[in-house]
Amino acid sequence: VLRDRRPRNCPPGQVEIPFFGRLPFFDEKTAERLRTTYGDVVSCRTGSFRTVMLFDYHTAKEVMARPEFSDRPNFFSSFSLDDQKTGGVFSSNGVHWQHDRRFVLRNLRNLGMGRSYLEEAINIEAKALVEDLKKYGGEAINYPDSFRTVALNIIWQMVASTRYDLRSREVETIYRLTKDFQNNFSVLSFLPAFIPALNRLPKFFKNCLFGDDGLMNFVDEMRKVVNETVDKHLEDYDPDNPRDLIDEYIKDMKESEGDDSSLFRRGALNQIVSDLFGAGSDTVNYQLKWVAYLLARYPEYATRMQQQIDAVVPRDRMVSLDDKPSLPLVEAFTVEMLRYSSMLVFNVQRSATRDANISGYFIPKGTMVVIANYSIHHDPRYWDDPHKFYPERFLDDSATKYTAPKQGFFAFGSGRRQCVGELLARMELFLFTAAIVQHFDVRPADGVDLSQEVIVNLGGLRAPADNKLIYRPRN
Ligand code: HEM
Repeated sequence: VLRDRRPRNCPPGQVEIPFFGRLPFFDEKTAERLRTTYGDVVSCRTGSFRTVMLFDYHTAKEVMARPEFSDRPNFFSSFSLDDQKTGGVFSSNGVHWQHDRRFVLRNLRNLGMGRSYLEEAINIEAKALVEDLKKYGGEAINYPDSFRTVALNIIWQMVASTRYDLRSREVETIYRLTKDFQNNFSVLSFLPAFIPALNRLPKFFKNCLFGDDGLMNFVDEMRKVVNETVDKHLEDYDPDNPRDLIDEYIKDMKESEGDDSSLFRRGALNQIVSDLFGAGSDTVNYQLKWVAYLLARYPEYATRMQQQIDAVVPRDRMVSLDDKPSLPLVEAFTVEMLRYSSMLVFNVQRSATRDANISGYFIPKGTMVVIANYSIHHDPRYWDDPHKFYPERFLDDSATKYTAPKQGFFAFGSGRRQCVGELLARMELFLFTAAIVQHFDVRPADGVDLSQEVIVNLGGLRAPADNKLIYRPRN
C-alpha cells in the first residue's frame, strides 16, 4: 500500500483505491470535473498506470515537444502485427519509431500528400461519394459506410494501390467486425490494458467481462488483410516500377538484405500498413459523420457555402484546392468542425521515458501523459463562446479570408509525434465537405431533432449518434 501511494509532489487528483486506482474514463465531462476541482495539471491512476492530464494549451504544447514525452505507453504494442512488437509508427518507440515514421512521412509526401496531384484521387472519391449518396434517392439514411470507404480508398491507394467499390463486399467483413467490437465496447474493455494481471483470467471470463473476442476477431481479420496484401506485393514486385508505399518498403528491405542491423523488416512493414489503414480511414470517416451532422443541424452555413461555391465553380466541375481562397467559409467550417467535435477527447497517450517535471510537479518515469483536447477546444481562455458552433471565428473581419487558429487547437496533436496524415486529412475534409455541399441539401429526417446532441463515445472517440438524414440532390 505504501509503495502504491501517490508519489510526493505529484500533481493533485482524486483519492485512489490501493492497487486498483480508479476506473478509466474516456469522456469530456469527467475530465472537466477534474479540471474544475484540481486545476490545469491533474493526476489519476488506473491499475498500474499513473496518468497526468494537462488542460492548459501552452503547457500541453511545451510538454508534447519534449523528447522525454515522445514515447507511447507499452501496452499500445499488445496488438501489434509485428512479431517483434517493435515496428510501426503509431505504437512504436525509440529508434524503430523514428525509422518507420521517417519512412512513412517521406513516402506519403512522394506519393502526393499535401500536393495538388493527390487532389485528383480525392476528387475521384468525392465524385463516387456523390453518386453513392444520389443512389439513396432522397431516402432517410444513417451515416453511410461510403464515408469510410472513400477515406480508406485514398490511403489504401497510396499504400497498396487498391481501391474498393463503395458498395463492395470486400470491405464488409472489416466493417462488420469493427461494428461488432464497437457494439460490445464498454469502459471495462480497456481494464486488462491497465491491470495486466487480468490477462491471466481464463478466456471465457475475459470474454464475458471485457468483450475480448470482438477485439481479437478484429485484430485477426486485420492481420489477414495485411498479410494477404503484403504477400501479393512481394509476388508481383518489380524493382523498376515501385507502385506504392509497400513496394518502396520492399525495395529498401531487399537492398538491406544481409544487414542484420537493418530496421527494414517484414514485421515492421505489416504494422506500418495496419497503422495507416486504421489511422487513415477511421479518423476521416468519423469526421465526415460530424460534417453531415453539422450541415443538417446548421443549414444556414450550408446555404452560405453553396453560394460561395456556386459563384466560382460550375456545377459540372468538382471543387478544387485552387478554389480555396474563394471558399473561406468551407475551410472555416471544416476547421470549426474539428474544434467543435473534438473527435479525440484526449490526445493519443504519451509516456514519460524518465523522471521529469511538469509545471513544478514531479512526474515519475512511466507516467502516461494525456492532453485534454476537448477541454482545450472548449476553454474560454482561448475561445469566445466555446460551446457554440461558429465557423466565423476562423474568418477575418470582412469574412472574406480564412484565418488559422493561433492557439487552443490540438486536433492533430503536437510535437514530435504530431499526426503524420494531417495534410492529407485537411485536403480530404475540405474536398469531401465541398462535394457534399455542392451537390446536396442535407436535412434531418422527419421527427429527428438534431439540437439534442447525442454523442457515442468509443474509448475517447466522440461521434454523433446515428441520425437519419436526407441527402437531397440540389437542382
Ligand atoms: C481528421 C483526421 C485525423 C485526425 C483528427 C488525426 C489525429 C491524430 C492525433 C491526435 C494523433 C496523435 C498525435 C500526438 O501524439 O501528438 C495522430 C497520430 C497519427 N496519425 Fe492522425 N489524424 C487524422 C488523420 C490521419 C490520416 C489520414 C493518417 C494517414 C496517413 C493519419 C496517421 C497518423 C499516424 C500514423 C499517427 C501516429 C504518429 C506517431 O505516433 O508518430 N492520421 N493523429
